[in-house]
Amino acid sequence: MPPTPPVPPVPPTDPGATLLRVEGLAKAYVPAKPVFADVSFTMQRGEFVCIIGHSGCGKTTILNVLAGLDTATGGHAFMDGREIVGPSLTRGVVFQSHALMPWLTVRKNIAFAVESRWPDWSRKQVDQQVVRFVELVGLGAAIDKKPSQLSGGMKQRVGIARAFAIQPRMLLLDEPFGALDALTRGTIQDELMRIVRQTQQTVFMITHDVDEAILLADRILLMRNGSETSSGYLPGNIAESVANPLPRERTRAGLHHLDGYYALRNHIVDFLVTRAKAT
Ligand SMILES: Nc1ncnc2c1ncn2[C@@H]1O[C@H](COP(=O)(O)OP(=O)(O)OP(=O)(O)O)[C@@H](O)[C@H]1O
Repeated sequence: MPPTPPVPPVPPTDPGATLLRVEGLAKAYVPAKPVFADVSFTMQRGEFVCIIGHSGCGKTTILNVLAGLDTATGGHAFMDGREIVGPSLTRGVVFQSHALMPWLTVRKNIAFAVESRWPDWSRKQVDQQVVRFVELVGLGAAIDKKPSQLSGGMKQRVGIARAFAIQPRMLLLDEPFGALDALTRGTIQDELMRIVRQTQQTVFMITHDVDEAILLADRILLMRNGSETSSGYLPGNIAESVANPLPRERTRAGLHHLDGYYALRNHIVDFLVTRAKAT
């Protein structure tokens, strides 16, 4: 793959300041019992947070509320102190399926998003931005191809390039690598990590893959499903927020050699096996 050009950080950067505040979020599909309740957490600017939990606990619902694509039945989510009430180009979303427009080339798919974000930009400015991010994900040679001419991994890279190209204040990733084979997945994880570090991007990501969370996240939210208990029904919730103690400059290949890796991995797996879900 050709060397990738550096990318400027997401402006304005104030690492450490609170970017996202989620307070008492709840979701119920009446008459069913609430999926989750009292979900509260914050995210700092530049932080990479993964949420992990079994199917059905409500991860996608939370992400959709943060994206402004769904509404909660209780609680609030604020970004930069303003309540999230609908979609915004300050939040970029990547889903498991790439959601590209099949009749447009890679260049035009991404240009469409860039033009929406900066309507005053000249065609040249838009194209420069598109090229920069397409090259960043290693797809320079495929820029004028249509999605049908690309592999699944390449399409997912286009989705990632498009999300980064609008330089959102926050990136929301819903299992972006879920449909990829292990090899492609590993390569794109490494790429994502490199781009996130370069751009100081704030990321909220759903994954089912414990090693992926340990590789990418600064913090991992462990979410448990709603369940019947001896004292009645308990809606789903975030059971724990686990800080990743491993050095930030880590690689997939070296992960399992790092002190603390197995302890962290065992803690998360133990949560998923014994505490995340009523059996
Ligand atoms: N429109 C709907 N009507 C009723 N129930 C719904 C609706 N949408 C989602 N649900 C329920 O809400 C719960 C949470 O769904 P959600 O997709 O957020 O879970 P998830 O943790 O992301 O699951 P997965 O890991 O399988 O994607 C599920 O039990 C689902 O059946």
